Amino acid sequence: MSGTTGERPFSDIITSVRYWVIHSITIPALFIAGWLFVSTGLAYDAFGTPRPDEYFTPARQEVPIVKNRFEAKKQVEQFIGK
Ligand code: HEM
Repeated sequence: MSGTTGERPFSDIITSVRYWVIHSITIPALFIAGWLFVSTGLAYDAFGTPRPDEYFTPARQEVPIVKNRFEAKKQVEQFIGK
C-alpha cells in the first residue's frame, strides 16, 4: 500500500489500553517534574536566569544590557558582581 511506512499508526497506539496504562502515569509525571523544576528554583540555577529579585543589585541599578560584543563575558561578570 502506498503512503505507509509500515509503523504502527498513531491512531492505533493512542486508542490502546497499554498506551494509556503507561501514559496516564508518565504524562502527569512529566508535568509535575516540570512544575517542581520551576517551583523549587532549580531552573534558575540550571539556566542561570536571574530570580525576580536579582535583576538589580545594590551596586548596579541600571539595566544590565551587554553593549560590547567583544567584551561580552567581562561585562556579564561585572553585572553579576564577579
Ligand atoms: C518518562 C516518560 C515516558 C515513558 C517511560 C514512556 C514510555 C513509552 C512506551 C513504553 C511506549 C510504547 C507503548 C506501547 O507500545 O504501548 C511509548 C509510546 C509512546 N509515547 Fe511515551 N513515554 C513517556 C512519556 C511520553 C509523553 C510525555 C508523551 C507525549 C505526550 C508520550 C507519547 C508517546 C507516543 C506518541 C508513543 C507512541 C510512539 C510510537 O510507537 O510511534 N510519551 N512511550
